[in-house]
Amino acid sequence: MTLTSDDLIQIRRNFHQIPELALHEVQTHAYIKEIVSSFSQEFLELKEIPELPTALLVHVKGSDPSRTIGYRADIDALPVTENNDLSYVSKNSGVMHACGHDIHMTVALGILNYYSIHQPKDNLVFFFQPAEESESGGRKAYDLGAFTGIYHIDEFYGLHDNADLPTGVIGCRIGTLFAGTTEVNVIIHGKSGHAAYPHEANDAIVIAANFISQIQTIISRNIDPTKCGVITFGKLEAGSIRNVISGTARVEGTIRGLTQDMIEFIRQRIIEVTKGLEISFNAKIDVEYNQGGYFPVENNTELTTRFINYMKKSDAKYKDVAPAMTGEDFGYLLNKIPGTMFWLGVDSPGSLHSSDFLPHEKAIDDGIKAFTGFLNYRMNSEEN
Ligand SMILES: CC(=O)N[C@@H](CCC[C@H](N)C(=O)O)C(=O)O
Repeated sequence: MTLTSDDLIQIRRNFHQIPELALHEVQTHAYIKEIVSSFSQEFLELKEIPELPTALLVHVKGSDPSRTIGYRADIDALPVTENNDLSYVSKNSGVMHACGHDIHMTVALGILNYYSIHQPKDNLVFFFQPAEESESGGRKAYDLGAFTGIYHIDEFYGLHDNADLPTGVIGCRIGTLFAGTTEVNVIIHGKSGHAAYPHEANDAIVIAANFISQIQTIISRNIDPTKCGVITFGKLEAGSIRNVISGTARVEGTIRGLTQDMIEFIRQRIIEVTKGLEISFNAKIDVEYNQGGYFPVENNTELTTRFINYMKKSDAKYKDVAPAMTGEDFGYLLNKIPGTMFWLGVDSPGSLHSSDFLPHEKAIDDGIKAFTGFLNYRMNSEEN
């Protein structure tokens, strides 16, 4: 059966209603399987990864393969409360597809649907990946041998939707597309006490406030302004009531750089600034880092040149873009397997990760058309 544009929009809306957090994508995984199972199975083979139970691999057998081409779509959502007035608003309270992974899955299913009917020349592997926002689902799958065993992937592709690009525009660049990231958790140990006797306590909230503002000087004063670095603390937890001085505070954030060296430099400076704060506030501050698989997303020169040249001469709408400070654990996969990541414009009024992120659904058809066009060219052109 061929999925129509209306079918695809309905599928995307169904995904949108059942967003699930990293490694808990149980309903989403079941729905992907249900849809794939409704396709002609002649060329398809489904494979689960028992240690990563919400992942799904779908192999499409090529007619005369000279390579295996991977395509990855991430499937997890974010702990964001949706603020859109939609008939298909998220049904899972406090969880939302605020990064557009519902679009990513639908585009992947559209491409897969096409190749379930039109047998590709090369083998294709579709990877429906859990845990992109955290928990490194891509790295987990790679480390479990998902792409180096029976489905040995030679080149890997994936897209991310882009709120700022016009609907359907493909954006790409050779080299670094996205930053590398490191999650940072900071635990501040002060001393609790009565609000009236600050001199007898050690206020962890005051220390946290100083920590946050001093750490930001790493970006403004320590790094070359022509290079890129970001530190964002998106979560701060401390205190229980207005008249008790909090003895502890916890701050969670993310460090970003376009090179691994920049990330290492920021990590080191955070440790140094923290040591100074420990002395000046007479407090203990623990700093924990977790990079997971969120390496800078490096697009392979040869494959990406071919991808961009195709997009420029096809009837796709194409734009060269600057690197972005978003992160992606596709960076881990591209560190192991050559490939290309690209943007798909969805022209949303709200930014990625916001409660009013609202992609234009027309981008689904545009993304499917652009990428199947590229794959047909990649597999069948004499030039390749
Ligand atoms: C495209 C996108 O928004 N990706 C996420 C990746 C998260 C990386 C990691 N959990 C971190 O926060 O450092 C992003 O926030 O850029």
